[in-house]
Amino acid sequence: MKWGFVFIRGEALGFSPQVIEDTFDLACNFFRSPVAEKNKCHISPNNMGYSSMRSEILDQGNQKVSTVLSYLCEACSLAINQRRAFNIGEFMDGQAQQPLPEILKARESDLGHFAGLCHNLCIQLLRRFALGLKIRDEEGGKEWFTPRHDPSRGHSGTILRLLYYPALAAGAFDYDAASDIRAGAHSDYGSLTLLFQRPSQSGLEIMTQEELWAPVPIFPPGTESDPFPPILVNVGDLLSYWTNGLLKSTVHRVVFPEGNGEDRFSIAYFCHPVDDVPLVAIPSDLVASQTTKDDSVGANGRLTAAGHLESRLAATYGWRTQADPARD
Ligand SMILES: O=C(O)CCC(=O)C(=O)O
Ligand SMILES: [Fe+2]
Repeated sequence: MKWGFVFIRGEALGFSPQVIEDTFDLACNFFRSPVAEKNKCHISPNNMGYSSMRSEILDQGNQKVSTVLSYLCEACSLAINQRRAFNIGEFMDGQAQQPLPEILKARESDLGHFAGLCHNLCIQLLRRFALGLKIRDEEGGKEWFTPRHDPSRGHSGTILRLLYYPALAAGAFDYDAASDIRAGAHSDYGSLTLLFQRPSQSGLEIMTQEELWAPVPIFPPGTESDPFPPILVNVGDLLSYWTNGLLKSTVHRVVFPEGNGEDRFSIAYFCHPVDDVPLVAIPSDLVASQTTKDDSVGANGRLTAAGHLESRLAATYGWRTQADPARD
């Protein structure tokens, strides 16, 4: 797999245009609510809650692709992450396991339903990856990933994230295309990420093997008349570790599209394994024959999914977890 990103049409998987539309409307209403309301549920070390503008730093040299990022950090050390987010952890029996602001609380079961659709899609995708990787049947075959992502087996770092990137207010500050970006360069931490985007709100870019930024289309060729943009599936770091780098977790970022004064809303579902799952290379000859510089984590199995996530979150939020009442 060259890019670590694939598109998938959501309609056959239970994602109707109405479900997508409703979830984006809800996110929009939430982000438009007063700062004080949003900050009532400010992000906490468990990675759940509201993360305001600039409370996360995505490119603090915390990425596993260190050669790429040490170069990127040069350019991005002053980068501002112009985004706000609300992170919702796993649902149990349709209920979120965290305080929710009123607007979201009123639609808790809809959000739970949406998260359930996302989880099912991830499991279906992981089964296909397992088949493609030819995981040995006696080790679980196509179901190898399934129990490792089964919420009934324990807590995981899985997050449904509502995202909002405000448009640049003309003349509000000195905009510099090199340093002012919406979300800094990073790779995702978990197994898989699903990303839902709005038809006209572009800005996502991936880093190519030539270390150049390439825009990701919202409607790739052949999907232009679909009722909503296909879901973007993104391989995360864990799937990359698990496969000794055979599957790539690609560095990506979100920029302000040129001449586009629009807000951007997106919804991401970060699928993580159950906390105590050890990170080992998966039992597949394809993986075994893969040599990579990333195998220091994949090979030894001493790190668990939770340990890996904690180290990544500490680098992202470590010194900025307090709500600033004046900051949105
Ligand atoms: O908003 C987007 O399009 C991307 C968000 C993202 O990459 C992330 O939250 O990890
Ligand atoms: Fe991401």
